[in-house]
Amino acid sequence: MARYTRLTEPIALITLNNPPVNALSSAVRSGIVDSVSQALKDDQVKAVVFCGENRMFSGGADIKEFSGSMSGPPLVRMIHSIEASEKLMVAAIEGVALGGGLELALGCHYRVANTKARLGLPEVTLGFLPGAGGTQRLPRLTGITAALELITTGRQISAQEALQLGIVDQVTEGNAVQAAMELALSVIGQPLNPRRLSLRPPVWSADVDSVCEVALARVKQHSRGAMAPVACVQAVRAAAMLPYSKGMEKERQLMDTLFRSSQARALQYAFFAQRNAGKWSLPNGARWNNTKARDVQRVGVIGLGTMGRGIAVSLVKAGLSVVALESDAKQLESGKKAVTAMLQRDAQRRGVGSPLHLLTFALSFHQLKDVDLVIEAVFEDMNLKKRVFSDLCKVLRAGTLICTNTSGLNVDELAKVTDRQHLVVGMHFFAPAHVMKLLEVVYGSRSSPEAVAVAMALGKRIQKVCVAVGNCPGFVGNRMLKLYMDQSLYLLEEGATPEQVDQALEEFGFAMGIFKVADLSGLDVGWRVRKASGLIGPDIDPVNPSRWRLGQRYCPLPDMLCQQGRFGQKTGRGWYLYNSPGSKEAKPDPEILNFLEDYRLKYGITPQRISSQEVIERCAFSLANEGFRILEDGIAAGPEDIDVIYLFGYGWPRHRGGPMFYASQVGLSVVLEKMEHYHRIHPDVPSLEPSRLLRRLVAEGSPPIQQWRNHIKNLHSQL
Ligand SMILES: CC/C=C/CC(=O)SCCNC(=O)CCNC(=O)[C@H](O)C(C)(C)COP(=O)(O)OP(=O)(O)OC[C@H]1O[C@@H](n2cnc3c(N)ncnc32)[C@H](O)[C@@H]1OP(=O)(O)O
Repeated sequence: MARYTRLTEPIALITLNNPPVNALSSAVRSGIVDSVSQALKDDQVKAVVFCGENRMFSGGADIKEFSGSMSGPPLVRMIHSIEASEKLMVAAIEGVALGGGLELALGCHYRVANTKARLGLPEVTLGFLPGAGGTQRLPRLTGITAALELITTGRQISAQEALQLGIVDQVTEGNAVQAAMELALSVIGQPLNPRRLSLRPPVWSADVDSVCEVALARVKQHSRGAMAPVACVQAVRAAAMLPYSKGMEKERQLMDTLFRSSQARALQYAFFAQRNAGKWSLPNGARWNNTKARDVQRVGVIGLGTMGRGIAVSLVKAGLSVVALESDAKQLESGKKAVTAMLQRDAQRRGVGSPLHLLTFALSFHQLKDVDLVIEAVFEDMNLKKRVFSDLCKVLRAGTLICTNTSGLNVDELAKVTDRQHLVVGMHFFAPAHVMKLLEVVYGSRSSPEAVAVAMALGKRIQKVCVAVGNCPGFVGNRMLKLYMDQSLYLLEEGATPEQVDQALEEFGFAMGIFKVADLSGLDVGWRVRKASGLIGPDIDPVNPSRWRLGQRYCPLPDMLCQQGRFGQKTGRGWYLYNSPGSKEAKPDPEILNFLEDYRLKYGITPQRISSQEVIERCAFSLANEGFRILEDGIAAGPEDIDVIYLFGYGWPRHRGGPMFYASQVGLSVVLEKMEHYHRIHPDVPSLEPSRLLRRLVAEGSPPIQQWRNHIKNLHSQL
């Protein structure tokens, strides 16, 4: 797990060997300790170079070990003894040096990095801090401001930036091990004390307090309710005020609190859930590792509205050749301008050449005849999409995949109008498509495993977090969102205000409450969908609209707002008031409060006092309850997929893991009890009825979330 090699020069090489990322597992740490002791015993060895197998230094501590009882040599002590060693220690960094990997390198006396290496302390993203001396050594190298930024964000930096910040001593375009050996030979015999970061005094400066205050305000605003970033600031502050040993005590105290916290568990769960999402499986047994994805080079994008533009930009940025199609010259011209500007801005920002040569604009379907895959991104209208699909089949080659960017339309119904149902897949992008990370890849009942594999691989190539989901109205994300939105609206009817609901959600950790999000997206979007689905029609009284539709409770408030022209930010008025159309700052609107009061009077609703707890329970537990139904229906393969969708597509706070993880943390029996309670009070809301799977899991003793897939499998096999 760590290989010791005695080189011909007076140098020993210690190679961390734990693929794929050379994580510092207990076995690797034992191997390092043994190898260092071997080097120290060998009088001929004057210097030790650390490197990683397969040109990958280390991805840090082994995150899998955190859920069990940690064994093996502690990282802190191991790094301390490396730094304290009387022999020269040099880190040769290739690939990545992250977390404990970088902390190990900071314990070495010198650091050399390859130009392509990336370095960082991402512990904060796992719910804790760089607890192997990272919060005390890094500031002593870079100063407080840079250390605060790196440690509180977990940002990975290039070797060049690390050189500028003083984190590495040398950057090489060649082999870092070779360069580290050369550096070692040139400095052997020089005093080591000045190279031992723990011996440096605190990095105090007169503005420490104000720098830390600014950092604290920033992290509180960015990661609402997350404990780790706040603790990171406190630990770095200690490096400015206290000698190293006292700073380390502070680091350990903070780490002890964070390490076993529910937030750390949630964030570590999210880390693995994100990686597992790529390991898709279909109900027919096809999986990521038994299905081959064929290569895609040339992609057609149909429709250059907001979604089509973002999709085209994502594809081109990933180096794919794109033919972008519009139906008339004017729309083509405005789409072309927008896409070109977005790509040019991005290239300028990243300091790379413009990729515009990869882009062709077209008005005729015939120009799509050579593409390997088409993504249709026209308006969300089934008939329009059907027309596009049948026109496409007249020009495309036989094997070309057709993907539809839809947020909830029936993929099977669309596939039926084609001559290739097995090659039709849904691709639900989130707006803005070039920014948002999530992609729901929707398989229909006829989609072939190969088509799913191609769509998943393409999504990964354009750097999306892809989740394969089954075909049902709204798929996973929007199917759940509907119930979350319904609950928020019912809360308004019952006595809450939009700002009260939003405040409770934001205190829970959402970046934005649901009513602010609705104003941002535009209230008219849902209004159009409700009209198309027959929920609003000529038989509905616009002045006294019924609160009962399709056999259940219905809240007409959003429709009534739309009738007043309140579409959200774009019109300057929605659930909130804005200074002007398009402005972003939401202010409570007294008109809305009066409107809600009149509404309650008109319908004889006695307003209740709604607590933040009720807001969270009704919104979050409704999401989870529908998530259980989705698992029952086989629309998502496991709870992790649902959580990834909510983390990356719907702003669910990462330190709460996702709605399914949250339910597991609160306790399934508590969720069940609460759902039963709310369903009893609101029998006209069938979705509040606890799902079968939730009941079953509680009856089976509320197993941990990692075991739910087995229980779901048993449930399916009994159906
Ligand atoms: C005492 C406590 C001290 C803690 C200090 C720490 O060091 S905490 C850990 C800090 N390190 C990190 O947070 C790094 C996490 N890893 C990554 O950011 C990325 O994996 C990577 C190293 C940049 C590599 O990215 P890439 O996209 O190439 O691959 P994957 O992300 O898909 O990972 C490949 C597989 O490796 C597993 N893995 C990655 N890092 C770790 C790790 N630190 N511990 C355990 N396992 C790790 C990952 O889960 C993938 O596994 P698969 O089974 O192939 O899905």
